[in-house]
Amino acid sequence: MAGNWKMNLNHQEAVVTVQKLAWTLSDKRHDFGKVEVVVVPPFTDLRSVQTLVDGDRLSIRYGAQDVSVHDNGAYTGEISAAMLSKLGCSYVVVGHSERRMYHNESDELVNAKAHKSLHAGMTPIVCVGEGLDVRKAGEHVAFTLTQLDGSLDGFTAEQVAGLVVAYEPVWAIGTGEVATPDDAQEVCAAIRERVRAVHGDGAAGGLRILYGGSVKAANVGGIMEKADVDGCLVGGASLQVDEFGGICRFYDMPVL
Ligand SMILES: O=C(CO)COP(=O)(O)O
Repeated sequence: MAGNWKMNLNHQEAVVTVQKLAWTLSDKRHDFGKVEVVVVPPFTDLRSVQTLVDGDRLSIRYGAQDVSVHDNGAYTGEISAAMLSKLGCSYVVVGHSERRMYHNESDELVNAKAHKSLHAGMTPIVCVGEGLDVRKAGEHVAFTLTQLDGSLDGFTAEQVAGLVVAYEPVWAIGTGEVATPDDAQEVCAAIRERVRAVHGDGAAGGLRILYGGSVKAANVGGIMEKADVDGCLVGGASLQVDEFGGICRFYDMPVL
């Protein structure tokens, strides 16, 4: 379960939020061995989160929201994979729809970022998903698989087995409009089948597929019931510790 904070919470708020989250998940009922909990704060929070997680030995992992395709040099404003890995990041979100939309990120660029992340020892969370027009035209599976193919280009089967793909239909992000569990399953299953066709059973079985888009504690139970949904990438609800704590305990939530 990964919480993408987007451009919210400064480093002081980050520390309070992660402390509260750790406390919320600290009772015996929660098994970090079964549910991996990840926060994805803004870059400016990462050092503080690292210090807290290391100092208190929290079982919470963290990642970054983006990474540069360049290793170093005259790229003002960019952050390299090596810098993120030095900060203890386990994950890097690449190709989020907000970056594809507002920064014109192509599958080729997303693919390069995914390779940089993996090369630096972090797991990319590769985001794919269609907009409303594509969904209305019934092209959502084909569209998403094209993004997937481009974004995963050049990875070996062994590498793909260790990756995370997040299916986030753009029309369901921040809108309160949740894809139904069946909508999520349809595309997540198609993603796994495409990986199986290209890389075989090992890669398809190892790949973790997240659903993202207006996930809340109240609807997570039904989404997580689906065979090809392994977890969620949560935006707005991850800023509220009670909500995100509930999402991380999806096994206790009603299946709607
Ligand atoms: O974009 C998302 C996570 O990356 C989803 O955002 P919301 O959960 O706010 O819809």
